[in-house]
Amino acid sequence: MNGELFPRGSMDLATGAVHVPDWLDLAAQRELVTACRAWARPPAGLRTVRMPHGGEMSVRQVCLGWHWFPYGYARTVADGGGEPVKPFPPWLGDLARKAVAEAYGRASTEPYDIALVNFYDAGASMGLHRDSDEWSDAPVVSLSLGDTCVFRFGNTETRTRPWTDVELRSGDLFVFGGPSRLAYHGVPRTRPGTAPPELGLTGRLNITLRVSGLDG
Ligand SMILES: O=C(O)CCC(=O)C(=O)O
Ligand SMILES: [Fe+2]
Repeated sequence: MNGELFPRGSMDLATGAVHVPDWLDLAAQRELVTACRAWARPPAGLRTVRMPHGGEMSVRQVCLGWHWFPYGYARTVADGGGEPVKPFPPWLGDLARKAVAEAYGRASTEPYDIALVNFYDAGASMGLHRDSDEWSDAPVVSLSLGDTCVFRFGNTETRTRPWTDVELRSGDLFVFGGPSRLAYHGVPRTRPGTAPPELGLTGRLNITLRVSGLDG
């Protein structure tokens, strides 16, 4: 229990929004970090996302399966060098279905085909947004590695309160689907230096697994 005053149990933040602390053990976290390092390499590797009205996201990103850019998906790095996006490995789909099954207590057969890997250095954050570029209402599966962050989970109507802030730590799972699928959410800050030392990661990685609802 890591000397916690209050144990971190699985918790529903809203209908369909479930936080499962410590879902990945250290070995699984290490495997994912190793995979992320390989995915981050060019071609179609880690990049800075430029927003349509100028400005850049502070989080750097690499995509698997489908390339996300503001605001849509393509099979190539359409807003960059045009290289083909890296493939989405089938084992990540299995991991996503296992996550949904455990978070919701039901079987999952959803065809996961997108991974967005976000890298947060010490100063990085992500503003409140909705994951609304997919054509499927399958739940989004989010895995956290490295530094702890403050994850803000809001409502489906507005970018403003009510919201709930929750700490996502290395190994935590967060799933949002059903009535929460289009809720606003973001990462106001990370807590630099809180990553488990055994992971060998400086900063925070977040992997979101999604179903595109797009053909082939
Ligand atoms: O880093 C996180 O925990 C959230 C990432 C996110 O919301 C996204 O990639 O759309
Ligand atoms: Fe998101």
